[in-house]
Amino acid sequence: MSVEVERKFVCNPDIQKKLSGIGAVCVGQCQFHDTYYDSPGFHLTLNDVWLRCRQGSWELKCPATEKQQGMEENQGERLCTRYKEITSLPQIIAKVREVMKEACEEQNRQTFPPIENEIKECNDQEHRRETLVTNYCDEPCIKQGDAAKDKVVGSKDANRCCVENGGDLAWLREMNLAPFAEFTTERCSFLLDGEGKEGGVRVDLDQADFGYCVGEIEVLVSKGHEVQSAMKKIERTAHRLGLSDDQKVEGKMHVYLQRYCPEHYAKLLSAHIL
Ligand SMILES: Cc1ncc(C[n+]2csc(CCOP(=O)(O)OP(=O)(O)OP(=O)(O)O)c2C)c(N)n1
Repeated sequence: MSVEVERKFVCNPDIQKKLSGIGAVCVGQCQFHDTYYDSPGFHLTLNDVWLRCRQGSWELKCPATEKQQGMEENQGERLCTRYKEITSLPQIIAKVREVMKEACEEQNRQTFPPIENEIKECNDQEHRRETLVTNYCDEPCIKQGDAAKDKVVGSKDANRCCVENGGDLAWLREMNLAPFAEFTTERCSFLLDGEGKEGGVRVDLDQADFGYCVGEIEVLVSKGHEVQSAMKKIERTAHRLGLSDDQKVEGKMHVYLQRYCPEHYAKLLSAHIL
């Protein structure tokens, strides 16, 4: 499992010239389609966990361990995000199951009184039965509004990537996971500081099909203690590229949700996920 340390930046028109000026090598262009999944109650994304299918392969991003106590971050470090990337399907399913279970248990604690009281107070037999047996509680415990259904985009394509992959969709159904966002990205990638995948600085220039462009400086590391040096490399690269902006730059998902899924977006904003 690797940790992706990343800083996003606004792509200005002369960024390609600047990249070649600092010796970055273009290593190719590609196009990929991402479909992101969540439950109708947004249990994954409200925990900052991002499940996607990219070109038929499952990927999960979840926050890397938080910064150590007493370690103050400088401005450059605050602009970097750190996410663990999981690409093994059994590990993805295990992690998603864990997050969903915890989130649903928490939600049930908040929505319902303790079970003993519930049994005494609730006269609705069906509701009581469902409350007691439910693990992944979106459907029985929370009434779904039509808005949630509207957000399940591209239902015709809902499980396309899994089908293409010859995969078993039972785990998605079991946890009531469905697509909430999908878009295609054209990506132009550059490498700095060596050819190796790990530890080297990579710059991606992304253009999403809904009309948003963003750049990313990223370093992949395999161990927690390498995160600090990855952030330093990113800061140095940003400086060499003349990126003076000290504001966090919005990613593709941020802009997508803001435009197309305002209810989901508002929930993530108020939970300080975006
Ligand atoms: C600046 C910032 N970025 C991402 C997040 C959280 N988040 C939202 S969507 C999301 C998943 C998409 O991550 P991102 O790196 O933005 O997408 P992409 O560049 O296509 O993936 P890559 O090819 O690099 O693996 C995350 C982690 C955040 N809170 N703030």
